[in-house]
Amino acid sequence: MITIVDYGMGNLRSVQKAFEKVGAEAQICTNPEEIAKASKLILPGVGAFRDAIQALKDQNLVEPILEHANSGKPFLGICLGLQLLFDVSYEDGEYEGLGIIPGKVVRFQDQPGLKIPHMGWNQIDATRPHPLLAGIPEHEHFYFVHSYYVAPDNDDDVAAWTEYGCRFASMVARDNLVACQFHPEKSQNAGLKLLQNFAAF
Ligand SMILES: NC(=O)CC[C@H](N)C(=O)O
Repeated sequence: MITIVDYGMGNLRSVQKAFEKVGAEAQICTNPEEIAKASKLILPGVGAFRDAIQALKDQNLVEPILEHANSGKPFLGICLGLQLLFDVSYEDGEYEGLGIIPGKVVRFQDQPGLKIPHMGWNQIDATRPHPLLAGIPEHEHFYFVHSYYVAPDNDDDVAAWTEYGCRFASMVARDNLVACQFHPEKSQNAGLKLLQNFAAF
């Protein structure tokens, strides 16, 4: 069973429906004990970093999420759920993250002709083969909506890069943990394939 963490800030239903489309069952869950027992966990997220990390703390979800990430069990972060894994975000201030992946979350630099947020389809360039990218063509397009991006301290944690005014990490991976800046649940067949791969991960 795949467990989607519900902390009040995510497009949970679209993630759940996307899994259903690929024949995988996913439950939406707010209960810390349930989340601690999950076999596979999804941390989604849409909105402001500050609100998200506060919501996780208020709902006693930080511990179970850290436990799962450190347990070796499959873990997928999506968009803000990717950013929350890092040490700190500079979105509208400076906010401590979960500190699972060393690095920070920074805003795209303003530059002529660069619309922020980065909103729309863009390509990812994988750094190495990864089970979640199996069966997905090289340089495939996925759907993005974000104004901040993760800057991992270690390039080894980067599973894919994307170009948008700069080269940024669009997917990170370390052992059981994978997280993507783009929205697989909004990325049509490529996104469904990635989710199908996670269901088998
Ligand atoms: N779609 C989002 O919620 C984006 C996450 C974050 N607020 C960002 O702008 O990057």
